[in-house]
Amino acid sequence: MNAAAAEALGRVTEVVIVGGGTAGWMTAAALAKVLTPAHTIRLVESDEIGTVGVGEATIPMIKLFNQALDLDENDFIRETKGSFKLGIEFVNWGRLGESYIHGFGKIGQDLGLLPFYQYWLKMLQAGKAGPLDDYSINTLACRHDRFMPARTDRPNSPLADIAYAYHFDAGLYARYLRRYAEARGVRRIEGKVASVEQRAEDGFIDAVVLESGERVAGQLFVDCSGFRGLLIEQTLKTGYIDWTHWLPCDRAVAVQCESKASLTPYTRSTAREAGWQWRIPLQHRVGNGYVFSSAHISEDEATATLLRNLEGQAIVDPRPLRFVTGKRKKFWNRNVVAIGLASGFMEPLESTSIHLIQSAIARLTAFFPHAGFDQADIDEFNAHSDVEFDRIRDFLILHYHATERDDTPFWNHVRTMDVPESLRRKMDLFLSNGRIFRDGSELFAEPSWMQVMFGQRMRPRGYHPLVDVYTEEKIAEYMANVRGVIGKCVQVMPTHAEYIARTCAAPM
Ligand SMILES: Cc1cc2nc3c(=O)[nH]c(=O)nc-3n(C[C@H](O)[C@H](O)[C@H](O)COP(=O)(O)OP(=O)(O)OC[C@H]3O[C@@H](n4cnc5c(N)ncnc54)[C@H](O)[C@@H]3O)c2cc1C
Repeated sequence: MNAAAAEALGRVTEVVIVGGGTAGWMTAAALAKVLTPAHTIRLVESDEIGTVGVGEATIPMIKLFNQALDLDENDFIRETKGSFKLGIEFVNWGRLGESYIHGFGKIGQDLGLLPFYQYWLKMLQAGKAGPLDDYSINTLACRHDRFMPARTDRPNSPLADIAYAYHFDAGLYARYLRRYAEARGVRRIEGKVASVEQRAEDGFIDAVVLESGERVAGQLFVDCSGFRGLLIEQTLKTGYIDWTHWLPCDRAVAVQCESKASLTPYTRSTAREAGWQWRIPLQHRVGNGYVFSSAHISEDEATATLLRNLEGQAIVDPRPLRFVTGKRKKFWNRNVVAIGLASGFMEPLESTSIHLIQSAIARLTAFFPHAGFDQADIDEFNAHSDVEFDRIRDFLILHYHATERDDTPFWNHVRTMDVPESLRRKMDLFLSNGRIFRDGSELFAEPSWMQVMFGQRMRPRGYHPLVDVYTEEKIAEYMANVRGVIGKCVQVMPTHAEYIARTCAAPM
């Protein structure tokens, strides 16, 4: 079918993406893959404005995105000078001097109808359990700097359970996707959007007009213009829900430095006086940043703290960033779908932003409109996006609120603040008998909540009563077996650096 025939059927054939950061190029690449030659996809971006330039740690779902594009993993890691990520280490969060790992994937091996961690809780309360780390292949591998992808040919081994994501250079990632998208027909238009034309009758967007005078018309507009939300906010005045009262960090300062420590297969998040510092190890450098609350520390102090805590020489000047944590009142408004920072922002504590881009793209594909734009489709899209944002928000708040830290005004504030009712319920449930229930399609599953709740020093009073179906001796034997097998598996894994050198080392 040609474009004219599709148009006659009331199809959307002209898509305009505004913005060429991670969100813009991920959207362009994915739409180029799923749409037909009858569709035209154009992407407008301005080199002069540039991109946010951060966003280098991901969660395992990114693999699905890359697979959907048929990207070769080794090529992708080489081209983005990336590394692998098995989880996140949280240092000084529950208490100064302590650390825990939120590893992706499973904890132990479930027994009967109950999750493994329920048996572990019982044994812990009896003083007979080993550290939680020893029962997760991801976490134990992090502790030993080891990495390999899952061995799907060994379905009964913990090696089959290895779950991982990536660290990559954000600029190289966008360039990589740009090459992919342009090779599949996406047209890039360089220039700054100076004005936006709307239909008089309903405010739908007809075209964006560049400073050069070029007019880029379309039927569906994807706003990937970053924090400014050029279409969704500046044009359509959609409105924003501010969550700063629950997540008070509103600034960051980011800097890259030389790699001097080991190439860890995990991101590190170190809690500081008024926020936290990230460390993202890539093959050629380390990404660092201090995410902080401007009500509790000045930008100069935060920058000084960051620079004092780098493992190597800084290779660029520190870059300040400002943000307001929250989400748009509507992610899809009229014929504009906001994706990426234009849709909302939650700090990168659990590396969720790129995932939110990916899931918004999947949702846009699922709800891809007819030219008439059915409101029911738009409402459903917005309802799913809302729930996704809200559940991630709760998980992030948990990290701050469930702490024993009382050493600075910032930590006293977050420890004692009110939290959303949905989170309070989850915390109360865990504190009673260690039960965790995943809310519908929420992103983080039970093992994630378990590791963070326990790592932040929450201790359940009891455990699931059906654990007692097994004798303590039987549970001890079972757990020792799981721990032993995981320990042996980690010993046969190569180090992260060895694995990269062998399969996907980037030319330096
Ligand atoms: C401090 C910090 C750390 C982060 N860390 C992580 C992380 O570890 N993991 C993660 O998943 N996410 C992280 N994120 C989020 C991640 O950076 C973003 O989700 C991602 O980079 C997508 O950004 P974007 O493409 O929406 O916006 P941007 O990168 O800001 O791109 C906006 C684009 O719009 C264009 N544009 C804007 N205005 C105009 C105009 N008038 N005309 C033409 N073009 C225009 C710009 O040129 C640019 O191309 C982090 C964010 C911050 C702030």
